[in-house]
Amino acid sequence: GLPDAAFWWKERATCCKVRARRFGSQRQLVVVEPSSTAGVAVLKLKNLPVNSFSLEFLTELIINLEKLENDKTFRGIIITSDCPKAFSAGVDLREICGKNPAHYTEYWKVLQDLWLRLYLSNLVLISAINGPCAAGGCLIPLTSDYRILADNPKCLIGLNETRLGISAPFWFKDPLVNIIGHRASEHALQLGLLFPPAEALQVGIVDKVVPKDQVQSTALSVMTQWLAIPDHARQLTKNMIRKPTADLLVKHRDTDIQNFVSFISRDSIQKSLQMYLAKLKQNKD
Ligand SMILES: CCCCC/C=C\C/C=C\C=C\CC(=O)SCCNC(=O)CCNC(=O)[C@H](O)C(C)(C)COP(=O)(O)OP(=O)(O)OC[C@H]1O[C@@H](n2cnc3c(N)ncnc32)[C@H](O)[C@@H]1OP(=O)(O)O
Repeated sequence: GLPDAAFWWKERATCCKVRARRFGSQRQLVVVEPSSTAGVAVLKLKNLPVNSFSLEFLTELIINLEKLENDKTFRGIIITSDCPKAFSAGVDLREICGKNPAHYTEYWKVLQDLWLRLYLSNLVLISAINGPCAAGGCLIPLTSDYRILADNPKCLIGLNETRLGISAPFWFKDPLVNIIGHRASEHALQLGLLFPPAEALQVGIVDKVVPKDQVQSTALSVMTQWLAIPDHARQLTKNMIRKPTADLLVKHRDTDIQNFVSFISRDSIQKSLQMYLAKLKQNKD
């Protein structure tokens, strides 16, 4: 069982609902549709233009995941993007630039919530990565059970934080190490590598590369294989494998938030994030 995580989820779910009421936006940033396969939902990320993680988007995402987790008709979720430009550009840099410590604290807590919700999900999660996926954007694939990437040179994937002058938190690093191994992670993380599809497959950060128009159908057929296993046996096994990694965050959440807030509040870090954002705005296609 997961008593610690279950406690956090209950408490944080209430916070999410309060926050959702605060945003009161009419835009639907997350679309959930039943798939053609019974018991499988398709969750589409739709925070245009690049699915960057704004606080509002994270909140909506967590609420939708929680609903699916609690709905006994669903056994698996395929997560994909409904934004033509990206699967996800990761943390919305406007949330961690030029704000105050209280905002950074709230933001980081919610990002942790998303990670815990995904990493400890009882459902089968498959990422159908149909666009570029950078840094925090990899949080979704790295916490999924299976990753399928579109075979397109624009579909780069990786934890490129160091290129922004920041470091990936340990709870991004740990799943990467679990997936691709220690040496490959050491290399990828320090250099902030963004892998094109063939290299992503070779290093193991994704499990399959297929033409873009086959990402969705492949995800469904992989899901069918996973759903052939009895849920209770798969869930127990998933939990056994993931709990030690998850516990590190559950036990050290507050310290992690404090470290993040003091790190991100530094003038030098703020300057390099602002420069990166300005460069993004210049490098228009
Ligand atoms: C000691 C303790 C340490 C603890 C940890 C400490 C620190 C960790 C702190 C933070 C961790 C953060 C992790 C992150 O996720 S940082 C974000 C990294 N993301 C990226 O590098 C991706 C950036 N984006 C891109 O590369 C491209 O946008 C992309 C390839 C996704 C799409 O390219 P395209 O050319 O099609 O589109 P663009 O014109 O570039 O983008 C459209 C529009 O969107 C804006 N934008 C893009 N990404 C972001 C973003 N992450 N945040 C905010 N805004 C973004 C872009 O500027 C354009 O805006 P506009 O000009 O149209 O207004």
